[in-house]
Amino acid sequence: MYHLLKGLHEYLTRKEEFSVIIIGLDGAGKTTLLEKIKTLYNDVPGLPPDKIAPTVGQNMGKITLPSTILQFWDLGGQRGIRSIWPRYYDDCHAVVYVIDADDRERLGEGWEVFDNVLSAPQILGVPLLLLANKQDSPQSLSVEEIRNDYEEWHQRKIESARRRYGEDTEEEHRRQRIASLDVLGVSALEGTNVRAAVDWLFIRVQNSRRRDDSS
Ligand SMILES: Nc1nc2c(ncn2[C@@H]2O[C@H](COP(=O)(O)OP(=O)(O)OP(=O)(O)O)[C@@H](O)[C@H]2O)c(=O)[nH]1
Ligand SMILES: [Mg+2]
Repeated sequence: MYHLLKGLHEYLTRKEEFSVIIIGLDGAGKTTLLEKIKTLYNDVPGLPPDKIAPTVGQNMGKITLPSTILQFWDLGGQRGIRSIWPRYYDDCHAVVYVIDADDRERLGEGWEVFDNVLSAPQILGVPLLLLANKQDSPQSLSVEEIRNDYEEWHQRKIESARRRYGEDTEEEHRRQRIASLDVLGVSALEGTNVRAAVDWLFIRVQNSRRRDDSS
């Protein structure tokens, strides 16, 4: 009887685990975000921003939510390290792409890399959240401006491909994905909207098509 009840209790209180990858250019604020998430959700706080160095490889952090564990993989964003990202695509349940909304000079580079991520077949059906980070900075672009900037960049890219190849190379699923893209403004440094981002992930991984694969 004890074992039966223990088994029942374990079954009722078991937690599903989901993996979330955090990617984006170097300096976008991915590790600052991960450490802030740890501070907000765990008993042991994450590293303070002044102790965070550029990531060479990966950092991992776990948080426990009702009936769910979210496991975050913060991957290094330097050019030479980006090639490791696809190794995480097959097993992730959600993707967070962090853009530095304060760094206008690197927005184009950020979109080029983002575009590659969007076209990776392994994560086509996986929830993807675009975070416009560094909203605490007065020069930072707003969510609206970030969205427009990406759409304009994307439009230019399509037009240049059309001129070059004489056809519309855009695939329908990408078009849909971009049209329904969720963008959230955050400050990883101050924690603004970080809980809203985690809530978004929590809800979306529950409905993710990979849910069944992982259980
Ligand atoms: N103002 C401001 N600065 C931020 C914010 N988030 C991160 N930073 C700063 O941006 C710099 C880079 O932050 P990291 O978290 O190391 O960036 P990263 O994306 O992990 O970079 P890599 O590990 O090289 O890929 C640091 O100086 C952070 O303090 C933010 O929300 N606001
Ligand atoms: Mg980092």
